[in-house]
Amino acid sequence: MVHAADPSAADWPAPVAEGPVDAAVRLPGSKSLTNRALLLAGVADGPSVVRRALRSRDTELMAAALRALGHDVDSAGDDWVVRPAGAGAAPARDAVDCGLAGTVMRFVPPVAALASGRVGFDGDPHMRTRPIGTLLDALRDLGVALEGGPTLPFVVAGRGSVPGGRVVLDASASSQFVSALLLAGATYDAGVDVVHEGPPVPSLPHLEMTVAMLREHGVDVADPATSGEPDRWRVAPGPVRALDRAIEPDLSNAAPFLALAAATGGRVLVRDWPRTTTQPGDRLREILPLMGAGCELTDEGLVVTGPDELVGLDVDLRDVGELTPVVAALCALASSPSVLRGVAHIRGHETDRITALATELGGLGADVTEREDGLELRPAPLHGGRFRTYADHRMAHAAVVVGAVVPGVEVEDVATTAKTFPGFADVWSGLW
Ligand SMILES: O=C(O)C1=C[C@@H](OP(=O)(O)O)[C@@H](O)[C@H](O)C1
Ligand SMILES: C=C(OP(=O)(O)O)C(=O)O
Repeated sequence: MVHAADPSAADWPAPVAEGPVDAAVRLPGSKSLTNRALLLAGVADGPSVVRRALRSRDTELMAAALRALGHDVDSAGDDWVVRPAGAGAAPARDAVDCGLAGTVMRFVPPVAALASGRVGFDGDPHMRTRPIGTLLDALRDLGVALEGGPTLPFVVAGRGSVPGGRVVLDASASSQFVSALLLAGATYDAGVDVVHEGPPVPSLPHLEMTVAMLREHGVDVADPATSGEPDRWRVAPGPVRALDRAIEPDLSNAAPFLALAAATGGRVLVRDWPRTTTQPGDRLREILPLMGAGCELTDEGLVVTGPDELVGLDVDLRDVGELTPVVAALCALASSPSVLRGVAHIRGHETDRITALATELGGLGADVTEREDGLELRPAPLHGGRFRTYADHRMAHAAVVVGAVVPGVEVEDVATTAKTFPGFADVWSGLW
């Protein structure tokens, strides 16, 4: 069973660090890598293995979605095995629960169109507000029959195959619109030729992740880096080779742990940090030093050491929007002003993260102003209080970072972190 977090659970007092924290942590696998790996395994030409898969609400929802499409997913151990049903298989059930997982709501419908039968999609109440209409229009343009929209719920009427071809869309609200089309593209009759027109696409590392993983499956992809054509991605039709792959630790979920070192002037090691990766969390190695922290990639992992004085920063986070909550928490603790810009799209994340951060950090005394595309923060004395999380795992991460140095922060529904990291609160409170 896949459960939403329990909204009636008691608030959680964030553990306070009396001094610099010295800790080491090994993190669960990446949500973004796991859900791409599972989806690609579902359209592959044979059984695939996903080693060290993340087991969390979002990935269990992806596994359940694949089962709903008729694929066999054995997720009993750490290494998950996916046996695809083959093109044109009839869906085993007619409903996919997207929960609050953008990767499920965006990545699964293009693949559901390959089934022979109707597949319904719905999710948590807030999921009915997250953007998807642009992707549904693009799928219609590619020859997919759809009912409903422009938000959840909707139905994909699978016909066993999809014509595919060229499509123009505005993906400024979410990179996942493009990733979704590319991940399914090789299975469409004519492949896909996806052109973005509009304000910049956010989260570009996630698109690089999509392209890299497709190539690992033997798929022929032309992207802006190889073709020199900005905002255009082409996927040739052809087989998606089955693969045995291992999942890297989730570097975005490393953010609160590394921020703990920065906030307390301590030292935190995140083990097994990959030397090369497409994960946006790797950019923490650039962002944290801008705030005065030391960052060293060692054979053991990434070591962050906190500065004597945490300073503010002026930074464009468009590529790494999911890091905004934790970066904002650090900015609220900094001794000089900060501007976080380029993240208008995170208003469409698990919650409107710009308003949520302004409200909740402000509630703890932070001097914070909302911008249309981000936040401005100025130094101010913080105090304890209740920090609402709005079913957003990364709001909980922001809360515990502030709570580590400001006594009396009560985190609402810390269990919401199970979206990408079950047991987060236990790991966090065991650090010091
Ligand atoms: O493709 C992915 O795995 C993701 C892409 C990003 O979405 P947006 O482009 O909507 O920000 C990111 O924020 C999300 O957490 C995961
Ligand atoms: C935006 C996020 O998730 P999703 O995959 O649901 O879009 C996130 O994890 O920060």
